[in-house]
Amino acid sequence: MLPSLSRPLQAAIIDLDGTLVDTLGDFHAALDAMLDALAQPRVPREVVESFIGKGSEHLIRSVLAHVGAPADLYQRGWDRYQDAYRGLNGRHAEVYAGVREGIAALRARGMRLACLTNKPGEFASDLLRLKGLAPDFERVFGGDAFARKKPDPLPVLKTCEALGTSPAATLVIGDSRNDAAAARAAGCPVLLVTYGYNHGQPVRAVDADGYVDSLADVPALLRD
Ligand SMILES: O=C(O)COP(=O)(O)O
Ligand SMILES: [Mg+2]
Repeated sequence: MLPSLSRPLQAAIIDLDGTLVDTLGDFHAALDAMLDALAQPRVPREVVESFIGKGSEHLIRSVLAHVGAPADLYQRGWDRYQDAYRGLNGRHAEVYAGVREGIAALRARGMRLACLTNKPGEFASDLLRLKGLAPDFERVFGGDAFARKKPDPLPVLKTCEALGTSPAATLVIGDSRNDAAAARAAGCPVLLVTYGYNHGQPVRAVDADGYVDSLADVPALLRD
């Protein structure tokens, strides 16, 4: 057990992209459709991966800047991207190994679960439903649910409020420095998975209370 996780935890706030579901294929396919529609060159998977985690606006702006597209293409790009994503959500995405076991074990401990993502809420709820994960989460909040997104602590604090748990008793589990920074600033303990997207940087270099290779490894780190 890690010292920072020694308190009894009542809830967990879990990130979606890169933590529960590997959605890189969905992002890449929707961006390909957008770039084709804008007559811009496509970008490689690793470039897309490095931009995931800060919401759709950031992703689209970063990709358009990467290919050197004029800034006034943004609105058309946004519309095309949203249409494409809505049509393919979940098709090129897979639940990571260990996720279903980890979630079942946390629920068996009586922990309440919320999903908090920077992805638009509509896409997040649809994806969880398509992958059979929706019934596990009491609340689902997307990047458009609150005035600010992670790494700001606001969405984490609001999610704690919705669950009715204090930040100190609410574990955040994510895959990137955005999750860790938001959790730290909110006063929540935080674990990071080692398999997700962290802007092309090693996740173990991010300040967190621990790192897990699988969500199935989380319960062993918590106090009985
Ligand atoms: O950037 C996104 O849209 C998804 O980010 P997430 O890791 O918060 O789910
Ligand atoms: Mg993530």
